[in-house]
Amino acid sequence: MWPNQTRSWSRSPLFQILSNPEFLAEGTAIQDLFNPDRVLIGGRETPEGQKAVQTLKAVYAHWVPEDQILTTNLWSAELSKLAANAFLAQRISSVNAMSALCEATGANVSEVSYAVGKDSRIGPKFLNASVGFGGSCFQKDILNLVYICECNGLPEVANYWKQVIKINDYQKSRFVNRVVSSMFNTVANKKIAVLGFAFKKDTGDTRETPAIDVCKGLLGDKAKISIYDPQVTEDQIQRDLAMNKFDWDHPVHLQPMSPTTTKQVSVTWDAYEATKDAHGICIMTEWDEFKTLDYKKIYDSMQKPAFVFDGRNVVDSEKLREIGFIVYSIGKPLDGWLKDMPAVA
Ligand SMILES: NC(=O)c1ccc[n+]([C@@H]2O[C@H](COP(=O)([O-])OP(=O)(O)OC[C@H]3O[C@@H](n4cnc5c(N)ncnc54)[C@H](O)[C@@H]3O)[C@@H](O)[C@H]2O)c1
Ligand SMILES: O=c1ccn([C@@H]2O[C@H](COP(=O)(O)OP(=O)(O)O[C@H]3O[C@H](CO)[C@@H](O)[C@H](O)[C@H]3O)[C@@H](O)[C@H]2O)c(=O)[nH]1
Repeated sequence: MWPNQTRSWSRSPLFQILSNPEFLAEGTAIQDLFNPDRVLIGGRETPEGQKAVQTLKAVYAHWVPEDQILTTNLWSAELSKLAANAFLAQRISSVNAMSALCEATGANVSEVSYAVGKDSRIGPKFLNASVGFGGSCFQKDILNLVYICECNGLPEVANYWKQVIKINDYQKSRFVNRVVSSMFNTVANKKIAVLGFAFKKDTGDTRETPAIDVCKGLLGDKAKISIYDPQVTEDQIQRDLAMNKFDWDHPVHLQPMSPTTTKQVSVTWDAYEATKDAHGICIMTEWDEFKTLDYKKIYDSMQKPAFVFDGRNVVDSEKLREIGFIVYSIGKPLDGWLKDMPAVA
C-alpha cells in the first residue's frame, strides 16, 4: 500500500504499512467478501498512518456500510484476526470436550450445544461437535498467538491457547481409538471406508483436515482404507498421507511417497464402491450427499457386523440402527454394543 507516495529526488518514496486481515471462510468466500460482518483496517497512529487508513477505508466504502469498517492501530488489527480464529476454534474444542463427557454420561451433545447456544450471550454458531477442526487457518493462527504470547513473557496465556489445539488432537485420537476398540480391538486388514477427506464440505481443500490424522491412525493399526471425497483427488490424498507433519510448505516433488501407505490406501470416485465389502465406515466431512446415500444398499454390500462412525453427526443414527448398523455418533448416547467396549481416551 503506497497511499502517500510522492515523487522526490532526494528521498526514497514514502509508504505506510496497513494491517487489513481477511475474515472469509472457504466455501463461502464470495458471499463473505461482498457481505462481510466487518472490515478491519489497522494503521499507525500518526497523521500519515491515519491518512493511509482512510484511503483504504474509502475503497471498502464502495460496498461495505461505513459503520462496519473498523479502524484500529496496527497491533489491534493483527491480534483481532488471531483472536477471532482462536475464539472460533476454542468454541469447537469446548463443544468437542463436552462431547467426550456426553458419551461418558449419556447426554446428547446436540441437545447440550442447542441449549447452551440459546443463551443470547453465547449464541448458536460454531457449536457443532466434530471429529476436530481443520483448515489452513485455525491451527496456524493459534500457534502464531502462542508464539507471540511466549515472546512477550506470557507462558500462562500461551498454555491456555495451546490447550485448544491439544483438545483438537485428543478428539482425533479419541475417534481412532473408538473405531479400533469397537471393532474387536483391531482394524488390521479390515477394510474401512472413509467418506469425505476435505476439512469441511464445499471445498476440495485438505490442509490440516482431521481425515489425515484419522487415516494415519487407522493405517497405524494396519487397516486397509478406501476413501471417497467428491472433490479431493487421489494424488492429493496420497500426498497428504505420505507427508510428515509440518511438511506442507515443502515443494511437492520433495514429498516422500511411502510404498506401504500407497498399498493400504485406495481412492474411489463413488461412495458405494468405497463401502463395498467394508467392515466399517468413517464419515470425515459433512458433505450433503452423505445424508441421502442408500444406506440399505450399503449395508447389504458390507461385511457384518457393519459399523458406521459418524465424525460429523450427519447421518440419522436411529434409521441406520434399524437397518442393522452399529452406529457411533460423536457426543451422542452410545449404541449398546459400544457401551460394553472398553473406555476410550
Ligand atoms: N484460506 C482462507 O480461507 C483464508 C481466509 C482469510 C485469510 N487467509 C489468509 O490469506 C493468506 C493466503 O491464504 P490461502 O488460503 O489463499 O493460501 P494459499 O496457500 O492457497 O495461497 C497462498 C499463495 O501465495 C503464494 N506464495 C506463497 N509464498 C509466496 C512468496 N514468498 N512469494 C510469492 N507468492 C507466494 C503461494 O504459491 C500461493 O499461491 C494467508 O495469510 C491466510 O492466513 C486465508
Ligand atoms: O461448529 C463447527 C464449525 C466448524 N467446525 C470445523 O472447523 C473448521 C474450520 O471451519 P470454518 O471456520 O468454517 O472454515 P475456514 O475456511 O477455515 O474459515 C476460518 O478461517 C479463515 C482463515 O483465517 C477465517 O477467515 C474464517 O473467518 C474462519 O471461519 C472446519 O474443519 C469445520 O468442519 C466444526 O468442527 N464445528
